[in-house]
Amino acid sequence: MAAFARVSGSVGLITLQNPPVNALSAAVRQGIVDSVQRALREPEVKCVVICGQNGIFCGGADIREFSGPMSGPPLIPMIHSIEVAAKPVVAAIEGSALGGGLEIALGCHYRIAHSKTRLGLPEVTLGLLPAAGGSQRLPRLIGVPAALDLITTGRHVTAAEALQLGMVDQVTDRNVTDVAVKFALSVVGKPLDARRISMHSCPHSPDLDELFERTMQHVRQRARGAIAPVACVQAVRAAATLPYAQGMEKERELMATLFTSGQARALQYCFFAQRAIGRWSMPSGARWDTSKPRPVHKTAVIGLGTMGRGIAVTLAQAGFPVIAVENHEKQLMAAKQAISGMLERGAKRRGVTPVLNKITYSRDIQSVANADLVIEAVFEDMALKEKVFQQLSAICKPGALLCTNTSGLNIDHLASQVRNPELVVGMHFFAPAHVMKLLEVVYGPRSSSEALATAMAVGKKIGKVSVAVGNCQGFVGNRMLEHYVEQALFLLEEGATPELVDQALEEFGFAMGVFRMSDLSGLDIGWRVRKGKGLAVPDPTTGQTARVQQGRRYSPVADLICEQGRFGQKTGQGWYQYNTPGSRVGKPDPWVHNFLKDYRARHGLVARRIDHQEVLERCLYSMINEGFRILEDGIAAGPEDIDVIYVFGYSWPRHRGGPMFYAHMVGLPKVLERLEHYHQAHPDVPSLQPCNLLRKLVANGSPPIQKWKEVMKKINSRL
Ligand SMILES: CC(C)(COP(=O)(O)OP(=O)(O)OC[C@H]1O[C@@H](n2cnc3c(N)ncnc32)[C@H](O)[C@@H]1OP(=O)(O)O)[C@@H](O)C(=O)NCCC(=O)NCCSC(=O)C[C@@H](O)CCCCCCCCCCCCC(=O)O
Repeated sequence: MAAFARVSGSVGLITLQNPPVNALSAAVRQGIVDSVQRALREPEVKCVVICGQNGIFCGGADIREFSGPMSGPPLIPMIHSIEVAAKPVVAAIEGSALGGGLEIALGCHYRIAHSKTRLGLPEVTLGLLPAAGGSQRLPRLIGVPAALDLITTGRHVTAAEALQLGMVDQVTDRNVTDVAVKFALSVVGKPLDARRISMHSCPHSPDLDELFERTMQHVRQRARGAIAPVACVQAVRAAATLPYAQGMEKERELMATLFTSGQARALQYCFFAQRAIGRWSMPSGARWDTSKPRPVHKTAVIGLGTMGRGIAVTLAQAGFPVIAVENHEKQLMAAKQAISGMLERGAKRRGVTPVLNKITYSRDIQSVANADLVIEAVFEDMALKEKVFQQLSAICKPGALLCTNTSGLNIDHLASQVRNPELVVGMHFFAPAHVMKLLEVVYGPRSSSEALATAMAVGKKIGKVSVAVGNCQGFVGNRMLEHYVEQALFLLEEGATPELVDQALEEFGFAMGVFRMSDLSGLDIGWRVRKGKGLAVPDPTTGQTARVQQGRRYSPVADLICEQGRFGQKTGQGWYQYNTPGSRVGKPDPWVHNFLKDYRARHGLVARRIDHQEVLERCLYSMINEGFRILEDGIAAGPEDIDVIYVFGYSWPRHRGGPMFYAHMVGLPKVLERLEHYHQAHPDVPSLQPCNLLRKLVANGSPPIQKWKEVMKKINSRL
């Protein structure tokens, strides 16, 4: 899977061939080893060019091989044999040169890149480090500060930046292999030692100790418990302080720890899960590869509150013309100003021209008549949304896709308001909509596969990680979140403090614990939803909100906090206290502690000691249990869909793979046993009762997560 040919008389051309990204599988590595040997053996060959077929140099090591026993020639000696070759070797790079792909290029004596190429060492994002010499060669080539940045973040650089950093020798707009062949011929006979990166020492950087200390501190803060970024700093430090051979030994040692870690498995699972969600299917059997999206040229957004503004910005930035509708003049003017500001700031950050002219503003809903896709983003109120959908049904051109941005309202009910219910889907954006990557695309029982395909295609075009999910209250993300929050509130009743719960969750890896997060998003939002469900309503006889509602335990603690006007950061008080309204730094609040004490006393609750393990098990396992129910109900097609939603929408730590992957790592029997234990202790909490699918998976021998779908199918076909 690497072809050898002699071109231009004396150039040995080695082409990597492993579609789609020329990953370095055992067969490709064997092909390279054989081709390099042949090129060095044949006297007619005076120089060598390495390139990739189909417009891509190489996407790196074959990640799928990491989950099994490794076979075939190892990368390190293979790259070494290229570097020590007595004939000049030139890498002709186009498309991408990532991970092991870039490491091969670093072993070559020269690198020529096409101007559209992207280069990088993204191993850290897979829980690894560049362990085929990349952590040792890159700092020697471009210096420690730049190498630390690239290796610890895994970010890709453009060819222009690579040239500026000294990663490549030349950038071209022409056919890169032709340019490399000519170049290789021009360097035949020139001395090669200076081109062998492993023979260099790192360029001098002042204050190296301080740089490593600062970077390590920064990386630890950002990593939220991930180990690979820390190992990457240690590997680069070895490059800066040790001779190459010892640095390589350190690289190997660090990789040995990372390679078999649960974090690497989780991150590699996330890599494939993110791609798997694009291959959606519906219960009807309709699929991504058999459903054609409709063309979308013109879009519209109705309602320019916070969400509508973010959605309009996202659409415009992706190149869609947008008609932005808001019926109040003052709101419209405010929205126009805010949107222009967002577009200008975004353009400045990306170094492009702001696309202000992509958006036209109107107070008249009739102006959306020609749009191919309309996203309604009015206030989360069913009556209001119904009215908008009835209007849209009368105004929009035939075939226009009607989408609602809702975090949980019934899509099917909205579909029943229009002439063509098959054209209605939900598009659940996450705030801020122009920043957050996740999009839940919600199909109802009447949504057509064409409508879903169109919404998914638009989601992709606007750069969102789009997950197709079925219609139910809260869809996937919020349906699971409800159980997580519920447990956190119960824990407060039983003796925990907000900071104890948050600390356990933050040590687990969440960016913010549940209470800190609620303070940020505003406690009044959930309060309004609970009131809408008839929950947060005091009993007229006692004046108190009952602790058992609709036959199950209910905690009114959050409602009582809201009744005090404590809505979180925006009011300066919530679960924490803030110096001023709007401030982001919350401190533990003695008022909350006293309030909880009084509350417990009033309800005859005796506070007990609660440890981090209980916080994690109750908050996470109840949520995971709901995830299994979601799979059972066919709302999500597979565990990957749930995990991607949690990683991209709810700050679930990526190095833990997502809630369902976490359950798989913990072990399904253990999750089942702990849920049974907690349900026994809290029989009035249905979310702690293990669901059937979990029980059945355990009864089927707890298969690995990749096999859950098979078991789910088997179970369903037996029903
Ligand atoms: C390349 C991309 C940018 C292309 O993006 P695009 O959008 O065009 O396409 P997709 O992303 O949709 O991908 C298409 C398709 O291809 C699959 N795929 C992509 N990359 C890979 C890959 N590297 N391997 C396998 N498969 C890949 C992808 O899954 C899609 O297929 P699907 O069916 O899922 O739809 C983009 O794809 C991309 O960014 N790719 C990943 C790039 C990357 O992260 N590369 C780094 C890989 S890791 C690496 O290279 C490690 C090296 O440093 C080598 C280290 C040496 C390891 C040696 C092992 C030592 C073991 C140590 C044990 C010690 C024990 C002891 O000593 O005791």
